[in-house]
Amino acid sequence: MLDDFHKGLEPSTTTQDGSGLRILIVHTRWNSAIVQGLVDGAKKTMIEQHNVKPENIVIESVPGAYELPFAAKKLLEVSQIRAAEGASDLMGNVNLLDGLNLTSPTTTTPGSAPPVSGGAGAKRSRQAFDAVICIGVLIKGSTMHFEYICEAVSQGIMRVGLDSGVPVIFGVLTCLNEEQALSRAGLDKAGKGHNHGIDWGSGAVEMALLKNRTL
Ligand SMILES: Nc1c(NC[C@H](O)[C@H](O)[C@H](O)CO)[nH]c(=O)[nH]c1=O
Ligand SMILES: CC(=O)[C@@H](O)COP(=O)(O)O
Repeated sequence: MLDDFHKGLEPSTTTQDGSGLRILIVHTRWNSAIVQGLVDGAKKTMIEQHNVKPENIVIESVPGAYELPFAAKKLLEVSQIRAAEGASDLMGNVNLLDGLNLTSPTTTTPGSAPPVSGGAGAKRSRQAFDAVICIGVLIKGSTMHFEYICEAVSQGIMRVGLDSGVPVIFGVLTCLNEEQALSRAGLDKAGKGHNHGIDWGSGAVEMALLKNRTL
């Protein structure tokens, strides 16, 4: 074993300034207590380590992990249409989405902190999302359900990213039991686990900056 071996994500050597970014987190309501820990870890890291503005982190929920790719794709597309609409407004043109009801109430897991943005009366940003983080927890049961969902979700999330050109972070734990999931959300009793949401927050900022980079 190497003396300096470090399992996990090595931090980037360059500063990753997320102050100009807008990030979408889509999370599941399956295994919600564990998921909430991961969402909190991602959000805190983006705000505290990368200066992402709290109002530029939008959080939406879906039932289960299987729904994550669809929601990521749909919400990403809506944000891109809104951005185009904003640009159109600036040029004095007619809104592309006038008359269409494309807004949805921002949802949270019961017992979680209030949403950071998008609440009633909040002014909706028209910046398209620079990255998406899909967060969920799959725990193996006694049927083949786990295997099918794991395969579909990982392929689906990758497809949304490659098709859209916007990075989509695979924040889905695929665990053989609950202990594995708790540990990877930093919620294990021994306190030895690592909250992977922290890495996903940093990863989203790094990949969003890479997407926006002009070479
Ligand atoms: N077993 C888990 C699921 N299953 C539900 C599916 O993701 C999906 O919502 C359903 O099949 C309807 O399309 N979801 C998780 O997020 N975690 C699990 O452990
Ligand atoms: C289809 C289901 O949600 C469920 O019956 C799967 O069962 P298991 O998690 O034990 O494989």
